[in-house]
This record gives sequence, structure tokens and C-alpha cells, in this order.
Amino acid sequence: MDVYKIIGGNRLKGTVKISGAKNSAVALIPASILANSPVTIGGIPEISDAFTLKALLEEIGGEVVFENGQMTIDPRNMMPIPLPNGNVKKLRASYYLMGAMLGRFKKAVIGLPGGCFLGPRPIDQHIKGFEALGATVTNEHGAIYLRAEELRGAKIYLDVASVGATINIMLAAVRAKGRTIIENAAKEPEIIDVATLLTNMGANIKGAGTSVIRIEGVDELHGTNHVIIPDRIEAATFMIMAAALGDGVTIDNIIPLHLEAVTAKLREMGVKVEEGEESIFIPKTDILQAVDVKTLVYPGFPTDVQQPLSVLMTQAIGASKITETIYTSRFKHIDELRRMNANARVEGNTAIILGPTKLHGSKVRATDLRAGAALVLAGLLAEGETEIHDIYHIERGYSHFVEKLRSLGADIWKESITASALERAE
Ligand SMILES: CC(=O)N[C@H]1[C@@H](OP(=O)(O)OP(=O)(O)OC[C@H]2O[C@@H](n3ccc(=O)[nH]c3=O)[C@H](O)[C@@H]2O)O[C@H](CO)[C@@H](O)[C@@H]1O
Ligand SMILES: C=C(OP(=O)(O)O)C(=O)O
Repeated sequence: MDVYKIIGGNRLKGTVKISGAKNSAVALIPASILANSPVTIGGIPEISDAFTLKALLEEIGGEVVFENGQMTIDPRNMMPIPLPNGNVKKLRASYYLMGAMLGRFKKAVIGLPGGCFLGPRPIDQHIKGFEALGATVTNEHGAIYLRAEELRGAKIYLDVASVGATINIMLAAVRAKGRTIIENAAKEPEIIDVATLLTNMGANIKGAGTSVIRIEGVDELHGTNHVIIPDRIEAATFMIMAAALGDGVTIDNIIPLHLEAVTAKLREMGVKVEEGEESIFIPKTDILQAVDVKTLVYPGFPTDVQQPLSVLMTQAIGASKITETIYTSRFKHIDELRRMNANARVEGNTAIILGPTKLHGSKVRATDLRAGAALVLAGLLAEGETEIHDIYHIERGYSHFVEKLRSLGADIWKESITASALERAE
């Protein structure tokens, strides 16, 4: 069992290069299923979600080479092999195999996805979309069975502006007959990235990044080359770390526009954020002020960033408040932070954090991906040693996290501990 160990107190300084976006990568890789020749995607982050999807594509007959951040997928020999269990449970985005396989083969069997548990994460809007396109969808013993004689374009209004449903419907609709209109579509940058790849494969998509997406189905999609967008959530995580402990940190290879809500909130806290064309510089921050923040769909403040931000709030003067509007249960990290002496409590969908507080090193558990990133920051700030368990959550989404932090000066390392040491820790 691997853990992260951290000795807190070191300042961070230097430049960190942000990897390709997890939430794009996990959709772009399945999108390649739709092509009739190889697709090459540059900038794929070396995260376990990408390796799991590679394995899933190989299970259905794909030939996949993943080297130096570039993934080449040859989808020609893929077959609609059922995937009711196994790797599909290891990540959330395995649900994109539904849309992509339905688009190409008009059938698929995919187990219900895994991913971070943040409260119930239904996929009813994905299914509503597939049914509107003409598919019959059933849930048998935890696996979704999809089948269609043919896919026909349709008008689909999403009850919630879901990232996953928007992309999944796009993946199926590019191969449907006629026009599909997705209304109340999600507008996250990753949706534009997927639409760009599909367009370069020969699809006809208009309006990605707005709330109405129009798709004219085509008979065939071909291979292409694509370079992924940078990970705005990884970038935000490092911005927050730089604000907490930085003596001048440059966050490089980013699109500053994608980070506007985060930048604005950090400035409100007293952080100086100097934007370049493809980078952000954060000088040393002297005093942090408490703020209130509400998570919203893009371009609002991202839910995926509120957990790391909560740790910065422990260092700010006064009472900060986070209102979580996307998920019902995304505050499990608050209990872990309390073990580290944070003065924080949860009331319904709100977390209240009082600061400034000196954090203490402790043994804690990464309950989910961004909870894990939050605990890493807490460990970097804390007095003494912190040991973080269940880091497999963190490694689903942060590429070379330990190496990047060490290059900035952090005292963090990964260690294998035995089962008995683990029992003592729990
Ligand atoms: C792999 C990936 O891209 N994950 C991201 C994606 O997750 P994911 O695509 O799962 O998130 P959604 O945008 O679909 O979910 C947003 C909200 O809609 C609800 N909902 C969603 C679908 C549905 O069919 N029915 C329904 O009720 C969800 O429970 C949640 O409350 O967007 C989230 C919101 O920005 C991010 O936190 C995740 O990092
Ligand atoms: C919730 C997240 O991921 P996933 O949807 O893959 O579980 C996340 O990236 O913060």
C-alpha cells in the first residue's frame, strides 16, 4: 500500500508545468472509438484514469500506444465486447464508452461507472439522451445495456447542465442520422476540446461551449491528430498552493481565461495573480482574507477546486464559507482537516472555515481525488509529518504530483508501507 509522506514547512518557488486536462483526456480517448483509422492525441496526462482507459480500449480490440504523453489509438479492430465489470468501475469517465460504442456499433454493455463518491451521481440525463436518439437502454445487475436499430437525431433538453451527459450525447449523435440539438448543454472548456477532436475527425458540431449544441450526423469519422487543452483544475490546485506557501511560483502551460473564477476569488483573498499569455505568476502572499464562495457550473467557481481552496481558507483571517451546489456530499475532507487542527465545520451544503490556524501533521485518508489534493496542501503547511493514505484517488487525476511538488521545493515523497503499519495507522 502506497502513502504520501510530507514534512511541512518548506516554501515553494519556481515553475510548474501543467499537464493535459484529465476531464478532456478521459473523453478524447473513448472518442477515438468512433474513427475508422488511428487517432493521435498529444499531451495526455500520465494519470491512472488514462491508463485504465487504455486498458479498456485494448479489452475491446484497440491497439493503443501511450508514450511520452502521446497516445495513438488504432480503433480498426475494435468489437462491441461487453464490459459489465472490472476496469469500468475504476473511474467515472468509463461512461463515455456508452456514447462512443453506441455511435459506432449501435450497441454496448457497460458497467455503471466508479470515480469519486461525492453523493449520488446519477446518469439519467445520459440515458434520456441515448433513448431520444433511438436506443433501448436497460440496467441489468448494475450494467447498462444499450442497443439501437439506427440512431436518429433528436432535440434533447438536459434537466441539469451535465458535463458527462453533454459529451456522451455528442459522442453518439455524431453518428446519428440527421440533426441533434442539445439544449441546456454544459459549457465547460473540456466540451469544446471534445467537439474540436470530433470535428477534426469529420463530425459536424456547432455551438460547443454554449448552452445549445447542434450536431448533423455523418456516416463516417476518420483518424486525426489532436493536442489536448491544459488541466485547469490542476492549475488551480497549484495556484492555491502558491498562494499558501509560495515565494514566487509560475504556473505554466495554461489558458488563463479558463481560470477566471479561481483568479478572481484568490484576488479577493489578497493574492496577487499576474496573468501572462499561457502562464500565471503568483508572488509571495503576505495576508490572506476570509471569503465566501459558491460552486457553480462553468464559468462559475468549479466544484473540483473548492476542496483545495478550503485549506487556503484555514490560513485566512476570519470566517470563510463554501457553498457546494453541484454535489450533496463533497466535504469528507473537512473531517480529515479537523484531525490536522483545522477549525472547520459542515452545515448542510455549506462548510465554514475559521482562520488563521496552525495545522498539525497527522495520518489522514484521501477520501476522493480533490480531497487528496487538499490534504497534500494541508501537509505542506502543517508542522511535522503528515501521512496520506488511499492516494490512488489522487493518482487518478494528478500527473507526477510528487515530482512537480519536489521540484518546487516541497518535502514530499511516496512510500510503500506494510499491511501491519497500515493497521496501526487506522
Ligand atoms: C470525468 C469528468 O469530467 N468529471 C467531472 C464532471 O463529472 P460529471 O460529468 O459526472 O458531472 P455532471 O456535470 O454530470 O454532474 C453535475 C450534477 O448533475 C447531476 N447529474 C448529472 C448527470 C445526470 O445524468 N443526472 C444528474 O442529476 C450530478 O449528480 C451532479 O449533481 O463534471 C463535474 C462537474 O463539473 C466535475 O466535478 C467532474 O470532475
Ligand atoms: C470529481 C472528479 O473526478 P471524477 O468525475 O472523474 O470522479 C474530479 O476530477 O474532481
